[in-house]
Amino acid sequence: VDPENYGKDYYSSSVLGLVNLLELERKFMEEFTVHADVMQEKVDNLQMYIDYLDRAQHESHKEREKFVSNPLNAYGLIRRLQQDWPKWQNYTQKPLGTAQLNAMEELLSNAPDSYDMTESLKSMDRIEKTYDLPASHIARGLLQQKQYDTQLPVRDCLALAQHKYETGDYIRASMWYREALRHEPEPNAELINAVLGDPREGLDLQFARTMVIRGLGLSDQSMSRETIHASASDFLNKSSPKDVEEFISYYLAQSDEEIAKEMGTPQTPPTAHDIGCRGLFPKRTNLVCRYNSTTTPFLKLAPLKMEEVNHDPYIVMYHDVLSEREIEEMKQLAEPMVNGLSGSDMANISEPLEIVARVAWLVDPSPFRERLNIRIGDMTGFDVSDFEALQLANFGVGSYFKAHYDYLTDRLTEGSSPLGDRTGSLIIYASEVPQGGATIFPDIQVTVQPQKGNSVFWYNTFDDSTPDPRSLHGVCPVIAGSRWTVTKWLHQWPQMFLKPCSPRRQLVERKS
Ligand SMILES: O=C(O)CCC(=O)C(=O)O
Ligand SMILES: [Fe+2]
Repeated sequence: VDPENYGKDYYSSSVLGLVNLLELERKFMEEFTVHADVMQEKVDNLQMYIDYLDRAQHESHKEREKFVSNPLNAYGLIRRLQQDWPKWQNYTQKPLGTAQLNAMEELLSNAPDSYDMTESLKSMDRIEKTYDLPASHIARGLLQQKQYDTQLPVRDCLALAQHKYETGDYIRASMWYREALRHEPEPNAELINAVLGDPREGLDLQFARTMVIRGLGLSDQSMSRETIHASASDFLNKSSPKDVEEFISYYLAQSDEEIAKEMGTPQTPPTAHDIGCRGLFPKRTNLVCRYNSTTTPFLKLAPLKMEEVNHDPYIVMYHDVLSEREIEEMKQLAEPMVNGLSGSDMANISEPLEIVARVAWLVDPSPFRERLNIRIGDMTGFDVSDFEALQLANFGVGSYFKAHYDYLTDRLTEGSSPLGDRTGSLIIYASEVPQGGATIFPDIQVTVQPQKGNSVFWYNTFDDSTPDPRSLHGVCPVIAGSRWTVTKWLHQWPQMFLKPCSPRRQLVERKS
């Protein structure tokens, strides 16, 4: 993202934004419908007048001569053309539905811009690749094991195909061109195409081209993009239309697996991140659940349900720490939300930051915030009285958070973080995320799936307060759901006496 865009409102980064966009489309369609009604009324009026006049056809010259020989007809003809028709002509020309036209223009000035469009394409791409979903499944509404009753229309498939083609992902581009080709023409295609263009125009050739490029690129990885494209053009130009047609039907009929077997697959195996997001990390067996009644005296009365997630580094999950009512209360306090940037606190700030969510800081004191801070103290044993603000985040579908560290040590200078490093991090999940959206620790093979009202807490530093790189973590792309979280960073200095620095523990447990 161009840093100058960091302050702009985007729809794609949060479900909240998408809800606003749905409202925008609803309003637009309302104006569009009124406009269509107004035009319809006019057409009806014109038709009514035509029917009322009921002009005879006068097929032959002779009939016409006879007609105007009647003085009443002659008079009427002249009068109509001099007095009435100019008025009808005027009526026909009168601008119509301008109020709606203006309203539509105004609404469209708030439509998603090309950045939002690209982000949305990238989000789809992220879901597709991270979870290894075939285009044919996505196009039919099958995401992982879940069948939605939504399908992607031909133009949606086509835009995905073009995006992948432009970004050089010819394998996935060919899958999406194929999906577009498999669609039946839209009902009333001719009318719609007159406005939107024909999605099938040149589509089969583009599919053939992509397949050729895919074949060439996979078989000879040393060829440059330009050479591959030139060879593909050459190949297609030399082939007869009939051969190209056969080439297309051959690959249209084959399955993804058959094509992959014939052409080979790319050399990019899934990353640890992808594997974790797919839920394929080895299952843990040596972990327990218990009630925590010791972190603070309060917990003696109201113990917290605690579930170990990992021993070293220590990661723990607390159950039922935020109620439904509190979640609603919290959302009320969350206005206005601003763009949440990826890795805004990372040591490595050389890459441009991505907009990944909408966030709000609860900076004003409220009974809710006080209650939650006390609970956070109970869960973590940390003193949070020096830093009471809470951060709320809402992720959009396809949104993610690149793997990063929460500790600041590399950049920590006097003043940049007066409370010291972020020793621990606590995420409270304020929504279910039906698919995707796990918090993931790729290096230690831990995946935590959000559960509404639960929280996860971990340390970012060793006991001696130096950074623990095993705390690397991120958020898997949300496939479906509105992912709400509360984030609390637990800083070092206020804990000076609660969690004194101690020598670092040995790291032997980890490998076992
Ligand atoms: O939302 C999450 O699960 C993690 C967010 C996170 O890592 C962060 O905000 O630093
Ligand atoms: Fe983080």
